[in-house]
Amino acid sequence: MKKTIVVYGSTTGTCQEVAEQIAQKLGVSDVKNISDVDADMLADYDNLILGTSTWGSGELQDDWYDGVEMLKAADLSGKTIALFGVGDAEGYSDTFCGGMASLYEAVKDSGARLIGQVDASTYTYDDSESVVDGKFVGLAIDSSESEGKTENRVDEWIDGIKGEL
Ligand SMILES: Cc1cc2nc3c(=O)[nH]c(=O)nc-3n(C[C@H](O)[C@H](O)[C@H](O)COP(=O)(O)O)c2cc1C
Repeated sequence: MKKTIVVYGSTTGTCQEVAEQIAQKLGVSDVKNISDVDADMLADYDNLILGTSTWGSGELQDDWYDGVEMLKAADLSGKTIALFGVGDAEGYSDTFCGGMASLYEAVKDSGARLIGQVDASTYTYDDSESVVDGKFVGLAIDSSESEGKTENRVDEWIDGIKGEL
């Protein structure tokens, strides 16, 4: 596997836990809060695994606002990017995991290769900006589901992307 970093934004720790789970399962030791990341740091990595929880009404986690501007200005061409998002499909069914859509918008025309889209039909929710052509733009984690379901979703997602990293 090429050089990989997992970057997250998390207010109460859920997205951080998912980030750490992903990193541990991939055997990646570089896991950073977006507040501690700058463009020079990202330039050192071939693979970026970027995750946010969702706040407000389908919006990014707070620490990501500056991070998204940094991503837009960075040279990401040639990199491989996988996204993940955390939300609550029961409590916020109309804007489920919407924060991940803002990450997607920031990187989709960057020249990076985007991997790790997930079939949206396996989730129960009403609407999400993070779905494009029937697929979540990355791994969507529903914090209203049981821990076991989350772990299975993470495992399946990792099985799908690890050969690409
Ligand atoms: C005020 C508030 C607004 C939220 N808005 C959304 C939302 O629009 N969509 C969604 O999927 N989840 C929403 N959530 C759920 C959070 O994304 C969820 O609790 C998540 O686990 C928080 O992760 P974090 O602790 O890593 O920040 C909201 C939660 C709160 C408290």
